[in-house]
Amino acid sequence: MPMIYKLLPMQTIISQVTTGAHTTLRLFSRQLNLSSLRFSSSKATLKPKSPPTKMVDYRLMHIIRDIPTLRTHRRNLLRSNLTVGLVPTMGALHEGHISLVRAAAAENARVFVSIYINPTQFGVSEDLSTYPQTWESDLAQLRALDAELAETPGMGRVDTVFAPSTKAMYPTLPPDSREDGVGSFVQITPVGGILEGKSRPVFFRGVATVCMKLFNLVQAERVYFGQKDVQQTVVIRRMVKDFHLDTQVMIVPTSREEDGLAMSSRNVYLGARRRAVGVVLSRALRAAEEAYVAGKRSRDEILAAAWNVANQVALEQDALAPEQRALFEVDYISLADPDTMEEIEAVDERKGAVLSGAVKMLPLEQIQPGEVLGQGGDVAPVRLIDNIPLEPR
Ligand SMILES: Nc1ncnc2c1ncn2[C@@H]1O[C@H](COP(=O)(O)OP(=O)(O)OP(=O)(O)O)[C@@H](O)[C@H]1O
Ligand SMILES: CC(C)(CO)[C@@H](O)C(=O)[O-]
Ligand code: BAL
Repeated sequence: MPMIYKLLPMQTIISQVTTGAHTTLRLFSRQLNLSSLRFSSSKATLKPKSPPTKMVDYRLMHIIRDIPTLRTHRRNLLRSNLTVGLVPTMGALHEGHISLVRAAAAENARVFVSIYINPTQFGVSEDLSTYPQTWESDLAQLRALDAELAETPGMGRVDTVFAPSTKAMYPTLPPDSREDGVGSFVQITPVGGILEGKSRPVFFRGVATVCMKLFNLVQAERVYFGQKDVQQTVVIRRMVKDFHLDTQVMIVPTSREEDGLAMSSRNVYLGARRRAVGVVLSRALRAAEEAYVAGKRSRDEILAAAWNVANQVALEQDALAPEQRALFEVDYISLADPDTMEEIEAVDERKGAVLSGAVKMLPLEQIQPGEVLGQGGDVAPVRLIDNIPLEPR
């Protein structure tokens, strides 16, 4: 097996058993509490301190960083007639990502998760250098999910984490994030230039470009994207259609926190104060959805419900003292056609629509002593996006 890294820190390994095509790593532990394990001999075997109550099978997960290895591995799976589902991510995994991997494992024998922070989708003044990275936790979550899948009949495996270098992904020229940057790019217009694309002019060019590369490399039967980034799903669907890519685009519903905030890797930038107010976007969209459910069909009526919530929360925050409030700006609230993301005047019930929005949580004006701050100290603005599909009736 060439250049495939076998995952699992040594201290979690008790015995390695090869069963058919799979290598299985067996771990005996109480409630998966790895801290209760210790080395017991120079052969790196481990014994739990207390009697084992549960046996967990950790299967081998391939960590692949280079393209030739990925291609060889993929060809082997093809020869074995094993279907592959690809979940592209930028890491900093949370429950939303895990729901995509779970969906992929329900429909494919093998799941590939790519973890790659793609520079070309970040504008020159965006947060590429500070984007959250949680490699160990990402692997632990995927490993735990795979152990769970192993116990569910009919589910596929989390087979591969593809974490390439930028040199591997952009082999000819260093990636260029400027709007007039040079390089080989995939551009999907006009959808890539509106809404999110207006505020982030190189974003969808970068997303389409890196996804084209990932799709070409992995040759997955299915690719999985989150509804949370709805415009991204429209761009990817259009790219797959227009370039005749042989894969099926699958969309997984948005995972939310208990209060409705859409889960997002960037939420770690929000300290407690901005986090609490950040729920305004999902509340506003929910109000607009309720107007639709109540029978409203015109743009003005539906969007008025959202703006009422946003304006109300803005007024409440304005009235507070600078050390208590979290101010925000609404970038857009949109009612759009689900296939093009173009604005519509009324919802056609047979087609449905997409309600979406973006708000910018502004830096805190005055930080209180001991206040819980987010990654970066709450000094930079944080862009939040969300959407709700209005289903056809
Ligand atoms: N809350 C969520 N529910 C469902 N899918 C999600 C959710 N958050 C992210 N995803 C999906 O996971 C995939 C990878 O997204 P990404 O790694 O950018 O995470 P993210 O949380 O969207 O990060 P960011 O904060 O940068 O937008 C995308 O298809 C995205 O739509
Ligand atoms: C699809 C993606 C992984 C491409 O970098 C990214 O845009 C994301 O995480 O949504
Ligand atoms: N979740 C999409 C990736 C990005 O916003 O950069």
